[in-house]
Amino acid sequence: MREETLASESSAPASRPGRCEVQPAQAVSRPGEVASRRSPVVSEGLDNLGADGAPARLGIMGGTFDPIHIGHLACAEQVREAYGLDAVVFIPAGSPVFKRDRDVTPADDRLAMCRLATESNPAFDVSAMEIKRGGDTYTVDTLRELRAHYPDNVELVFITGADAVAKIFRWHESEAVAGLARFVAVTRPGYTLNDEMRATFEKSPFTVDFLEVTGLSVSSSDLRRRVSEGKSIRYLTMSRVRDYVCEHGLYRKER
Ligand SMILES: Nc1ncnc2c1ncn2[C@@H]1O[C@H](COP(=O)(O)OP(=O)(O)OP(=O)(O)O)[C@@H](O)[C@H]1O
Ligand SMILES: O=C(O)c1ccc[n+]([C@@H]2O[C@H](COP(=O)([O-])O)[C@@H](O)[C@H]2O)c1
Repeated sequence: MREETLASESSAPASRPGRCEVQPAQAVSRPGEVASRRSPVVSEGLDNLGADGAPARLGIMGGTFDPIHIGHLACAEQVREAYGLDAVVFIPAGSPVFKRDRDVTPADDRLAMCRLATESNPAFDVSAMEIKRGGDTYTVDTLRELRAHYPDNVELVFITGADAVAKIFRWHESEAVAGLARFVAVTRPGYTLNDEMRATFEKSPFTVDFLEVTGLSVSSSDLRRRVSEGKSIRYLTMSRVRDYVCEHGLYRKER
């Protein structure tokens, strides 16, 4: 289910000797293969979803993933289970529009960490489509691309946390977004999903279900802060992501 490696990944920082064990992004293609192979739209593993005409459900986990952590992974898995999703695709935003007020780690690193974090789950995959598109990342463009690619028997289910869903009316072309997917908003410690919000969504063009998931009070900001303070992030993300952060010297300075 792995996608081809972005050309720019080859410029990722070289591994350094030391106590970190490097887990580089995997290069799937061999020299000469790339030119003859069509670039996937979503990912190699998921491009043919629904091609047999059978109903299928694709979960879409969008995020900045700077870095990906257990909160993202557990909520994607619990939505997959609750909604009988055939797969969940993690789509790291190339240039997240609501995070313009801070430096975001290069997309290739965030993509590589998503791949490392998801590789042990056969129902999880990662797409570089938002990174490849370039420019500001808008979900409306991603959902239009997905809708144009997949046949009608593939249902799109966009997964958001309680914090992200609260801002959905401010998303670019939000009315169009509403018509392109069903949304599942998951609970997140410190954020509210209540009846008032439910009523607001019911009066809107959005279809939003609420799902209670295991409360994990973990955030990418907290992981970044912990690394910058020299503290451990063990168990807050997959060990291969922790190794990548260490080996590539990410988050050492607080931003
Ligand atoms: N602990 C969590 N529980 C449930 N949902 C989460 C959790 N962490 C993130 N999410 C959801 O995952 C999606 C992507 O989140 P994002 O990559 O911005 O992570 P973050 O931890 O919120 O990052 P940051 O702390 O940098 O703002 C969003 O929809 C967000 O609401
Ligand atoms: O399309 C938009 O205008 C838009 C604005 C803010 C966030 N989003 C999407 O919402 C998802 C969660 O975003 P974030 O900033 O919490 O990582 C991610 O897929 C973003 O691309 C989308």
